[in-house]
This record gives sequence, C-alpha cells and structure tokens, in this order.
Amino acid sequence: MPVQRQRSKPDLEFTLRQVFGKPSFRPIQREVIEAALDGNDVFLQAATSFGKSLCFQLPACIDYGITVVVSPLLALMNNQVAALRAANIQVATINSTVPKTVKDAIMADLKTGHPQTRLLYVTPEFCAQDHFRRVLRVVHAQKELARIAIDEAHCISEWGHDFRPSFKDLNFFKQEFPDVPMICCTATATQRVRDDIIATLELDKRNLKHFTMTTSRPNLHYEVRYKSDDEDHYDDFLAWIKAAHARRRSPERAAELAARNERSTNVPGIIYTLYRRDCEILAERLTNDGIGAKPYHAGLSNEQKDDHLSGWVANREGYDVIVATTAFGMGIDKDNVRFVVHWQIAKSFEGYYQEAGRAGRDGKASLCIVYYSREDRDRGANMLARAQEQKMRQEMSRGRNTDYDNMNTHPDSNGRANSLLYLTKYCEATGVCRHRMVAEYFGDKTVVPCNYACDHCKDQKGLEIRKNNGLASEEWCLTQRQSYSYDEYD
Ligand SMILES: Nc1ncnc2c1ncn2[C@@H]1O[C@H](COP(=O)(O)OP(=O)(O)OP(=O)(O)O)[C@@H](O)[C@H]1O
Repeated sequence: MPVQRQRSKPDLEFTLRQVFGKPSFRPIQREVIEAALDGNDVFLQAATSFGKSLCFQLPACIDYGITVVVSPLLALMNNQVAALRAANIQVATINSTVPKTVKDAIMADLKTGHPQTRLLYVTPEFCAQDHFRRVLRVVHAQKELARIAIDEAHCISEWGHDFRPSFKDLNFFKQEFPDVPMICCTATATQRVRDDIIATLELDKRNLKHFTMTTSRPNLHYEVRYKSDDEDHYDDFLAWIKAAHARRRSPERAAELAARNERSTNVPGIIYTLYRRDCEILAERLTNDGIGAKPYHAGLSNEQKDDHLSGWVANREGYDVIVATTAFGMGIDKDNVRFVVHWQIAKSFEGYYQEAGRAGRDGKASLCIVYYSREDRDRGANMLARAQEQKMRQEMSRGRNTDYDNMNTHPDSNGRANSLLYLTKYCEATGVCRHRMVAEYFGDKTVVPCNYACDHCKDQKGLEIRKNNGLASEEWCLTQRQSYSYDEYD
C-alpha cells in the first residue's frame, strides 16, 4: 500500500522558501515534485545544473518517512549532504568515509522502523548488503520507506558512458518494495539508455511520469580549437586567459570588480586532461606564467587534493584554475566557473557534456573549449579498445558467462565506442550548430536558441579555415596508426 501522506499544495512553495531558501521554482521543478508526491515513479532528465536534486530533496522534507538516495560518487554525496545539513535537514550518509560509530548510529535509527533521518545517501554497493536490506524491510513494514531516488541514473545502463555494475542490482527495490515510488535523475541519457534504465529498475510504465527537459545550456559558448601533435596549444590557451584578465583590468571593469571585492585574475576554470602527468606539468607552466593553477588527480595526497579544491572553491589567489583528470567537479556546486577546457578530446560525448556543464552554473556566459587533434582521437580510441579488452579478459577469467560473441557486441563497448565516435563527429563538424549537435545526441527535439554561442554560428568560414590549417591529415594519422606509435602513450 502506498505510504500515507498529508499535505496541501501551498506546502511546496513554503518548504522551498523556508527550508531551501529559494524564492521560486525553476521551470517544471514543481511539476516533477508534484508527480513524485502523488506517488508516481518519475524519470527526470534535465540539463546539467538544472536543479534535479531538489526534485527528490523537497519531497523528502514533505513526505512521511525516509528517502534513500543512491549516488555513485562520494563527492556528489558529501556535497549534497553538507548543503542539506546547513539547511537543518535530518540527513545522513553511509559510505567509506563515515566512521563506524556514526554508521552504527544511523543503522540503529533505521532499525527502529521509524527513522528520524529524512534523507539517507548511500552507494549502490551498500544497497546490495544484506544487513542494509534487512533494515529497509523493517522500515518498509512500518510504511516509512517514502521514496528511492537514483542520482546519475545513467550509471545503470551498460549502454551509458559511466556504467557501474552494482547499479544493475538496484532492481531489488522494485522487486521487494513495489509500492515505494522511485525517482531517477540524469543529465546524460540517450533514448536507448533511458529505456534500459526503466527496464533494469523494473519501473511500472503505467505509473511512470517521464520528464525529459532540454539539454540546452544557452549561456555556454561551445568552441572546438584544432591542433596537431606538431604544435603545443599551450600558447593559444595562455593568450586567451591573459586576454580575459586584461579585459577585467580595463578601468570600467576594474571599478566593477573592486566594488564586488573581486580580483581581476579571478577567472575560475577547469582544464580537463586525460593524463595525470599533464595535470602537473600544465599547472606548473601556468603558475610560472602568472596564472594561479593547481593540479587535481588521484595520485595526489588527500591533503593536497583538499587544499587545491577548497582554495579553488573559495576563489583563493593562486587557485583560479584546476587542472584535473576526468570526473573532477561532479558534486562540486561552484557557480562562477567561467571556462572549462578539454586539453584533449574527452572520453565520451556524455562525459564531455557533463564536464563542460560544470561551467556557468550561475547562468552567466561561460566558455567551453575542446582542443581537438586527430592524433588524440586515435589515442582515445586506442585507450578505449585496450580498456575494453582488459575488461573482457577479466570477465572471462572470473567465469562470467557473457552472451556477447565478441568485444563489438558488448553493450558497454558499443555504447562507449559510439559515444566517442559522436564526439569525434562533433569536433570535426564545421557545418552545424554545436548546441544542436548536443541536443541531437540526447534525442532532444527542442529547437536550440544558439544566438552566436558556438564557433559555427559565430563564424563558420573562420571555423573551416582553422580546421583545415590546424589538423593533421588523415593520411598522416593512418601511417601513425599503422606504425603503432600511439600504443606507447598512456
Ligand atoms: N528553484 C531554484 N532556485 C534557485 N536555485 C536552485 C533552484 N533549484 C536548484 N537550485 C540550485 O541549482 C544548483 C544546481 O542544482 P543541482 O546540483 O541539483 O543540479 P543538477 O541538476 O543535479 O545538475 P548536475 O547534473 O550538473 O549535477 C544548486 O546550487 C541548487 O541549490
């Protein structure tokens, strides 16, 4: 039987203001929240920075019982938990960073069947554990399991770009608690991935409300800059950022910035690179050239990472640019990121869209540049093929009975390869608006108002010339591939 609730419509506005301190809903947030509160399953796909989390957080504050939020990344969890705590909402998280005593206290709260906790953030792996499932049964028996929220729901699908095997087991929720509504949120799912998520979670289509919002981020200016192995694109980037600083030093801008107590050099941004060593080298080169920059990758100590991240978030001098390997920024809600640069082609189209989407969360104009070379394209394809081969070998050695004949029919492999292919197409394209290409990839039918916010719409001729001059020829790349010269690179 569905969980009982008592609420009236004005509650929503009131809760939004009182609890979350927001003056009004963004378009369709209210409709999504109402659909959730009416007991429907909800699938929400909306652009990066749309405000998807509020669509399960606010119902959690109104509904009776506890909402379990499944999230793939510690950074995402910790960021949301900190924000909810600051708003005095009873929130908890169980993950590897939480001390045992705290975990025990949360579990004891759940075991009562009437938890005080309104939102509990957990990993998909934790959901698979028997002792957690047992306490959920207790809570459910007391009709206090209000909702299950799956954040970054694309991780469920092997056709997606960030597949996590443990997400597949989340069908446990519908199997055990068919009456408990679910909400799935993602910014990056194609039609195939959406269908796969719904099928995997065993959502009842008759009771499912689908909200697929535009992928459009009109304040982002998309641009591809062409390069080849012969040329170091560092100078190009340095010239761009120095020019940005110089504009901020003009008398008019300087006065504005001074009034807001801002530095002219505070142009916060992220540079994504595929390789750890680039993070270090690039951050050092920028620092030597007077641009505050710090590296961020898994090889740094926790103290270094914390220092670099907190300095960047706080707009501290010397920490304006973060040079990071992929996935940095997920869960970091810094609103004034003015640029995101991909030093090489990203790993997938979805990854690119999500990483670029870290820019301009305050709605102000921001720049997203990809430095694209055909050599990097081939290296990326090489890396992907090797990773897939290794994965297949591991699966086979574990005796996993795959139904796939070979690598090319493995959905994960296929999904990623297609995604990288589309990203290549995006980078090579000179005849179509980039916002339109983003929309097309995600099957978004809305006509995207670009308004000169991409290099194609701004200056198509110039774009073609830059491409012709900047890229290595396909013949040259073929000879490189045939001599296996990309295999050494890692
Ligand atoms: N109605 C609103 N009014 C003002 N700010 C809002 C509103 N809803 C959400 N926000 C803010 O928007 C920001 C982005 O929200 P959120 O982190 O939920 O985005 P998201 O859709 O999950 O994006 P991403 O997929 O990029 O992580 C947050 O700072 C949040 O507080």
